[in-house]
Amino acid sequence: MRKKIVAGNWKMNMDYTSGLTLFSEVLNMVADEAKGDQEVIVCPPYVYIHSLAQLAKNSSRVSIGAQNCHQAESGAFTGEISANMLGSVGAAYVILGHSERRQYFGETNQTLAAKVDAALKAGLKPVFCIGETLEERNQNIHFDLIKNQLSEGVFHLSAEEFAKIVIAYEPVWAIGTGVTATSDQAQEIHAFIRKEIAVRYGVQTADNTTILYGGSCNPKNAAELFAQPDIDGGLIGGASLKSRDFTDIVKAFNS
Ligand SMILES: O=C(CO)COP(=O)(O)O
Repeated sequence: MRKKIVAGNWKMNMDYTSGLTLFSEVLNMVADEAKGDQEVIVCPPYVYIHSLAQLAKNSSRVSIGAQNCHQAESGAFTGEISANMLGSVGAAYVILGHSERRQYFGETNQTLAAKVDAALKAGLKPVFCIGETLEERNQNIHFDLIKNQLSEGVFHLSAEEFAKIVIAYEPVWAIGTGVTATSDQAQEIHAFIRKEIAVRYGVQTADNTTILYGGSCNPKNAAELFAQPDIDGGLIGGASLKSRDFTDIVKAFNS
C-alpha cells in the first residue's frame, strides 16, 4: 500500500515567529485529524527547519522537508546548503525540481538528477516535482515533456533508490493561479506517470509510488482530487500558510 501524503510548501513566506505559531497549530490539529498511515510534511524556509524539527520530534505523523538543496556534499559554494546539512538539522524530505526553481534559478533535469542523488545519499527522501506550462499543454507536448522530466531526473535511479522518492505533479498553469487542474485532468496525468514508472521499474514499484498533485489545491477541491485512483495526496502552496485550511486538506482524505 502506498503512503498518502499532504505536504505544505511554505515557499519564501512567514517570519520566524509566525512560522512557529503556524507550525504548532498544524501539529496540534494534525494529531487530532490524520488517520491511518497518512503522513504530513511541512517544508518551511531553510532557517526554520531546525526549530520545527525539534517541535515535531515526537510526532509520528508530521515530518519536515526542505524546499531545495545543493548537489555537492560540501565545499566552496557560498550561500548554498547541502543535503547532509538538512539531514543534520532534522529534515527528512527535500522538494526538488519545483517549477519555480526550474524557472527562476535555471535548474535543469541534469542538475536535478545530481540533486536527487545527493539527497538520497544523505538519507533524505526527494519529493520530485514535474509538470508542464500552459503553452506546452496547448501544444499537446505535455506527455512527452513529463516523460522526459522523469527519465532525465529520476529514472537513472536503481529500483531500491526509486522506492524512496515521492513524485509531485504540479502543472505550472495551476500554481498560485487559483486555477486547479480538474480531477479528470490530474488523474489522466497521474495515471500516465504511474504507467511510465511501471515501464521503467515494474508494476509493483509503480503501485507503491506516492504521486502528489499540486497547484491551487484547497479545502474545497482536495477531497475530489484525492478521491482519484492515482492521486495520493497534495503538495500545497498558499493553503499551507493557514493552519485551518491546511488541516482541512489533510482531513479531505477521510471525507
Ligand atoms: O507550488 C505549489 C506547491 O509546491 C502549489 O502552490 P499553490 O497551492 O499556491 O498553487
